[in-house]
Amino acid sequence: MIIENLAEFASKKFGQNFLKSDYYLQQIIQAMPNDCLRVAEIGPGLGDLTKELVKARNVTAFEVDKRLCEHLTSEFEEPIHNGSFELRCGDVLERWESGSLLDEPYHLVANLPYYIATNIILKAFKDEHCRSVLVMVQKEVAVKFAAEAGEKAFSALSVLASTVGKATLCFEVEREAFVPPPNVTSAVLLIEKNRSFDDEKFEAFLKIAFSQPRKKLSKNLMTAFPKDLVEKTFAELELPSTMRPHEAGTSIYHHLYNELKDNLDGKQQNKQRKLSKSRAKNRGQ
Ligand SMILES: C[S@@+](CC[C@H](N)C(=O)[O-])C[C@H]1O[C@@H](n2cnc3c(N)ncnc32)[C@H](O)[C@@H]1O
Repeated sequence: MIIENLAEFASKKFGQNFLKSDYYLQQIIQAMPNDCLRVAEIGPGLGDLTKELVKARNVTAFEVDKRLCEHLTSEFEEPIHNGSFELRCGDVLERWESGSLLDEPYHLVANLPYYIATNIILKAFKDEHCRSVLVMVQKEVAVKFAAEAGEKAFSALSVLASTVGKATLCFEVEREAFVPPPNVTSAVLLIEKNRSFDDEKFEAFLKIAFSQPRKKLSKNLMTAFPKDLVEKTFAELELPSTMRPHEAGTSIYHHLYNELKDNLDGKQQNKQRKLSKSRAKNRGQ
């Protein structure tokens, strides 16, 4: 396929910003975990990163854009023929609906489409076959995943990342390294997993805990859980009531969740009870 104008060819809908820098392609290859597991690449695009990956590993790539699938099928004819490269066309998120992305252990390596980058990383945390995630994302997203407790950027994503392993922001990549350039600075993020974790209730709990990041953690939790239970749990865990969400470490979030989770709807029940009481009062009962 001959592309006369890459910037015009790129589809915004599919988050296409092609990495056109040999230097950063090599930096990504060097940051990869040092073993011979298969690599799953999401969004191979024109195949620049894929070319480097197939030199070292067996690769399965997932691409949604039919134009690019055609291009990759002819570009990678030989590795497809000798079995070192497999291309699966379609939406990668749909592939994940039926379980693991691959039926063998793998490392995820990708220059991700930014509109679904966080979603993809969270899917990889849940996937038991995924051993690590090495991805190009918006710098802001990488910072959130890699932040440590106490840092201002420590967020629900940091808690989830440190629950499954260790997240490292490897390096930043300037906009000019891509065609077309994205609106934001990018960064390569590595998450080395030591376990998988799949608990949607915990994710919902973290959303509540970080709902107002600059407010007190206890106040955020009181929007969904009974006040007395939050106060009692803070006292038992010897946590200061003034603690802000970014100041509590990952293990504190797991402790708080274990104490509070069965009351996730307790606050709603309280509201319901108060409402019934005031209605009864109004009726003069
Ligand atoms: C940021 S580009 C990266 C392209 C190439 N890997 C590179 O580094 O130049 C993102 C790629 O993800 C693909 N993509 C977007 N949404 C996708 C989805 N839901 N499933 C699979 N691939 C997707 C795009 O078509 C595009 O090829």
